[in-house]
Parts: sequence; structure tokens; C-alpha cells
Amino acid sequence: MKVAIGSDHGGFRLKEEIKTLLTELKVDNHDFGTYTLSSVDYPDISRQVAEAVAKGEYERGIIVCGTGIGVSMAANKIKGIRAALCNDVFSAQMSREHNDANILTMGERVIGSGLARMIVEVWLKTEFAGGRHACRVTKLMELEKDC
Ligand SMILES: O=C(CO)[C@H](O)[C@H](O)[C@H](O)COP(=O)(O)O
Repeated sequence: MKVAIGSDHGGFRLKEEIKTLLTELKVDNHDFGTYTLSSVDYPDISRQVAEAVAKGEYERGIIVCGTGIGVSMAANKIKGIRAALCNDVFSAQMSREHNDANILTMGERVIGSGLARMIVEVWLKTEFAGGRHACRVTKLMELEKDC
């Protein structure tokens, strides 16, 4: 699996930890920045990651900011993206099983790195359940056509 990863300054440290985890898990990943703790605007990074996933260059994306909210809002503006803010393991599992989320967002100022690692591992390994959820995800994506 190829994973695109990114953060703003508020999520930089956690993004670096997640990169290490992905390498440990032998998950191919590309870092879209930011690369320092200097202040940047989260929509810029989120857009790059989300567009790369939407184009099919990466199967999944992981984006971190202070809360996970801003990067989630930004990513969900890109057609084809289902970004889920998951600061707990149950939500991470459900976002894959029920919503087929293709981007995971988290908040460095909300959760610790131990929990974040568990969230990432569960999110990467959980498959979409399909069935009744497939019709709902189709309807969800059809909402884009009305915009
Ligand atoms: O977008 C956010 C909130 O929804 C992120 O948490 C940002 O990282 C945060 O707003 C950045 O805040 P800062 O005061 O500029 O560090």
C-alpha cells in the first residue's frame, strides 16, 4: 500500500513519528510536508495530500494538524476524498469498515503518540465491509455531483 502523509506545524512532530511507524511497518510512504516547525497554513498541505490520493497516486493519506479538524475539513473539499478525523481507535476502525475512509486525520494537540500509533495501525489494516455500507458510501459520493 502507498500512503501519502502530511501535516501543518501543529502536527509536525506526530507526523514524523507516524513516518517512523510506517517505515517500521514497511508501508511505502511519501511526505508532502511540512518539514519544519515554522508556521504554515493547513489547507495548503491538506490539499496536496488529498489531491494525490484523489488522483490515485496513493491508496490512502494521513494528515495531522493541531486538532485534526482543519486538515479534515480541507481534505473533504477535494472530490473523491472521504477524510475521517479519528482521535480514538474505535472511530478509526469504523471509518474504514463503514465509511471506506481514504484519508485519516488526527490532532497532535489532542492525542499522544502511543494512541496515534494504534489508530494508524488499525486504520491501515481494516478493510471496508461493503454490503449495506457500499450503497451509503455511493450516496455519500453522489453528494459531490450537486455541488
Ligand atoms: O486547523 C487546525 C484547527 O482546526 C489546526 O489545529 C491547526 O494546527 C491550528 O489551528 C494551528 O494553530 P496555531 O495557533 O497557528 O499554531
